[in-house]
Amino acid sequence: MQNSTARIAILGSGNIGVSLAKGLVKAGFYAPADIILTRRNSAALAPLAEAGYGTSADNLAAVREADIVVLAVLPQQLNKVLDGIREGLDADRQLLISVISGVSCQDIRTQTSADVRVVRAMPNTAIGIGQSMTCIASDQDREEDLTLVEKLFDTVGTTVRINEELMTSATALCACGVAFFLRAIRAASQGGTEIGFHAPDALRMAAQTAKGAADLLLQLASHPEQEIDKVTSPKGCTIAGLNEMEHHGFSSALIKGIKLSADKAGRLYKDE
Ligand SMILES: NC(=O)C1=CN([C@@H]2O[C@H](COP(=O)(O)OP(=O)(O)OC[C@H]3O[C@@H](n4cnc5c(N)ncnc54)[C@H](OP(=O)(O)O)[C@@H]3O)[C@@H](O)[C@H]2O)C=CC1
Ligand SMILES: O=C(O)[C@@H]1CCC=N1
Repeated sequence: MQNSTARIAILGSGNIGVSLAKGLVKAGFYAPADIILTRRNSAALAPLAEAGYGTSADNLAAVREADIVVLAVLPQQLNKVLDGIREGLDADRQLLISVISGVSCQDIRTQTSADVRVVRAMPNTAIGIGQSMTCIASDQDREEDLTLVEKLFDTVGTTVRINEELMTSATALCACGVAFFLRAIRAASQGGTEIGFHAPDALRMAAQTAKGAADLLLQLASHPEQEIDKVTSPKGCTIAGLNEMEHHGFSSALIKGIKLSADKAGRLYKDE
């Protein structure tokens, strides 16, 4: 399913930028040669250059060649990048997609030009394997642009359109969320090792169990408590373990962590 639109430049090819590039290639949406990856230390992109991607440290040159420009630097690095590419931006031809937390569409136009077309996307690192939960928003009512971004990210997972003011919440729940669930799986595997399994086996067993639990919700459109009730036999071991976890603040820890992350996500750019 090769994409018919032209080249894409990813400015800031770190963890999420490279995951996005690999995901788009894996999905067959782009060939590596249609993706230009930039970072200041472009030598670190050598393995990707060998795999056929365009790589460079020159953001402006990359922007001039691209129809879609993805901004994937840290919030604190953004203004410098925008200063460097401003003269290469062409609103008639180009769409900017920002995956940067805490930076609004208006912030980007303020740093570039009032007519720049911007859509925000908040993916997560599972994008590299086509499993991202990506939230999409824009303050411009340009259906064509939103549809294009949806089409792009639909190839590498699931998308949902949200209001822009919820983007920091989306960052915490879905982007940071990968780390939260991974830590939960890791902790479960540590428990598994303590009760008798070798560490690699415990990790694989915990990960598949987590995947099955998530799929119960996604495939059956079921509620967690409904599925939990099916596991907790009366006077059984599940309810004993679950209640012990709750006594130690399991749900509360997740809720408080997500609230703090969302608060921090909203301040990443402003507090830089
Ligand atoms: N990691 C994640 O799971 C997610 C991250 N995000 C957002 O994506 C952005 C990037 O995060 P992440 O990938 O984790 O961070 P990284 O630090 O891994 O990536 C940022 C990249 O930007 C490059 N960079 C910095 N300055 C410039 C510049 N002037 N020109 C070109 N490239 C530059 C850096 O390389 P070098 O130093 O060589 O220039 C680095 O590779 C953040 O804004 C974050 O909020 C969003 C969703 C998920
Ligand atoms: O930790 C961060 O700030 C970024 C944003 C979402 C995931 N990683």
